[in-house]
Amino acid sequence: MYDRESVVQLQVMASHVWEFLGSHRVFLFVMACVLMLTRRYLRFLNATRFFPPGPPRLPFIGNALNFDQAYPHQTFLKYKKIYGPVFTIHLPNPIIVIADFDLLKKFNSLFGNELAGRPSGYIYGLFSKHQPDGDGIILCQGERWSAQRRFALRTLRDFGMGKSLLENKINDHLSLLLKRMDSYLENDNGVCKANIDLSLHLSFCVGGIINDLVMGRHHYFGDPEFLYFKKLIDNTLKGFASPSLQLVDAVPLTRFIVPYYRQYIREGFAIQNYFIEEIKKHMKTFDVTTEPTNFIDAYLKDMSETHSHSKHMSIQTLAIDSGDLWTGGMETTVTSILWGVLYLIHYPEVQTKLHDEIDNVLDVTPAMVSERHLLPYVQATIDELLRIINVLPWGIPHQALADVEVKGHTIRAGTTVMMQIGAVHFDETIFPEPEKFKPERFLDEYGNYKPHKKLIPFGMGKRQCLGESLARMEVFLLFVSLVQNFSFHAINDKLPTIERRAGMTSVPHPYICEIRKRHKNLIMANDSQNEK
Ligand code: HEM
Repeated sequence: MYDRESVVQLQVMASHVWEFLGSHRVFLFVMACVLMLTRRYLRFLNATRFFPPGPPRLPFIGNALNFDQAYPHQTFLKYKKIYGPVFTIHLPNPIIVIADFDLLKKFNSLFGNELAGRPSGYIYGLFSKHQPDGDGIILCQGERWSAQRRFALRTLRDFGMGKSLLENKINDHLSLLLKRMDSYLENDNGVCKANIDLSLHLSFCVGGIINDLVMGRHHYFGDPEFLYFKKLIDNTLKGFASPSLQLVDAVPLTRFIVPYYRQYIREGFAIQNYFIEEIKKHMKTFDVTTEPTNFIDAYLKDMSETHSHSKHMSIQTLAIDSGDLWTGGMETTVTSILWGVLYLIHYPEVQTKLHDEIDNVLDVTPAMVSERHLLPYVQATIDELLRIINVLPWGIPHQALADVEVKGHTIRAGTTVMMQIGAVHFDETIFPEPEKFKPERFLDEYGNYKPHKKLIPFGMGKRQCLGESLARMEVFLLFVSLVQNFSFHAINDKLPTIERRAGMTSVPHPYICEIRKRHKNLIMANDSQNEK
């Protein structure tokens, strides 16, 4: 038992401590933060002790300010010269960069599985409920990822990826695009022409193809639902790569002070809900006994039939898979064609050669994928385009799933690894004068198409682009058809800028160009298509 005096003394002491804490609250909070950050920083220094060398970095922001955001390949190549082909950068988390074709090839064959992970940071984890291996296809790893990837590849192949079935689908949407463009043209002194911003037209065409494949849906041109959804995806992609959200990814506490964070989660969840609502509609109407014609129905059918791998398949995962196919397939392809037209405006001699080849070989018949070998200059131009535009300048980061030895350094399991495609495409020992647009580099002395094994726009190894065959078909059919039907010019000889914009995807600045019709009638594979 305590006597009364000691109790009073204790109460007085407690009230002093309470008072002290009250008046020094801010000080204590700051001290706690400093201690926490110091501990984090020391742990971080310890973890990165054995990393390959790299440029000096600033606390919290790492090397973010060192990079040319619109032309990151130039910064990567500069570091490669100083630190060798494998180096470490901090954005602000540490990333080991592999910036050499031979090493990429070697590591992909030796450690394909070990380097096939994806970093699951705080920012993306929000949408996958922070599952340790992520969810969906793009930002997922391990068994869940292989189940999704295998299923998606099989389904797209069943729908005819790389075959004529899909070619017909692409041609349906392409015909709508050509007719729509044609409807804008007016006769001006015998020339049928108009000034057009192609970006929305191409988005509806490519978005139409992917919507068709993923949801079996069609949106008419200008449909506000499509525009709203596209805006959500564009914003989320832009936000994902922004320095402020990268900071939140590295130090999640900063989410309380980053103003854009709230908008990011709101829009990210709106995308997920969009797909979940769509899936619910499919659940009401799909029939297990019929052949599915879109990805969502195929997935639901598989879920209802095979319970064996059902632990990796769920409605939530299907919603993320659908979003991944949409984001993976939309912006990359639209951007490639937009750049293609822009380069033709800047290089009219290339445009003339394309017109000559297409007119000589195809005349007024539409292009077919199976006949692309007849068009060597077209193939060379598309390869050069995919090389120079470097559509994913930062790539999609990988994560080491086990310790791997790289040039005397150990990449520890859990480390982020970047397979730098731009450092290969702009390596002057592989592609001389890499900043110049020269389709001829993909032709031999007789004018035959000469593919280059070091051209890797779709990446390599286990994570190589899942939609490569679809993308190659789309780019070929759209590009040839646009060039066959139209010619593209600067308006009043004022060239639109060819400078790049910073971002996760290398997108051109918006531009309008003059489009002239080349033949009296449109040349298209499927002229029965009409906009609903
Ligand atoms: C010109 C068009 C395209 C280019 C240049 C391109 C390029 C790439 C690249 C570089 C990667 C990352 C590879 C890696 O992580 O190492 C990738 C991944 C991916 N792409 Fe594409 N892509 C294009 C079109 C498409 C299309 C049309 C689809 C839709 C089906 C698609 C779906 C995906 C998916 C789902 C992934 C993630 C694969 C995985 O993580 O396993 N892409 N793409």
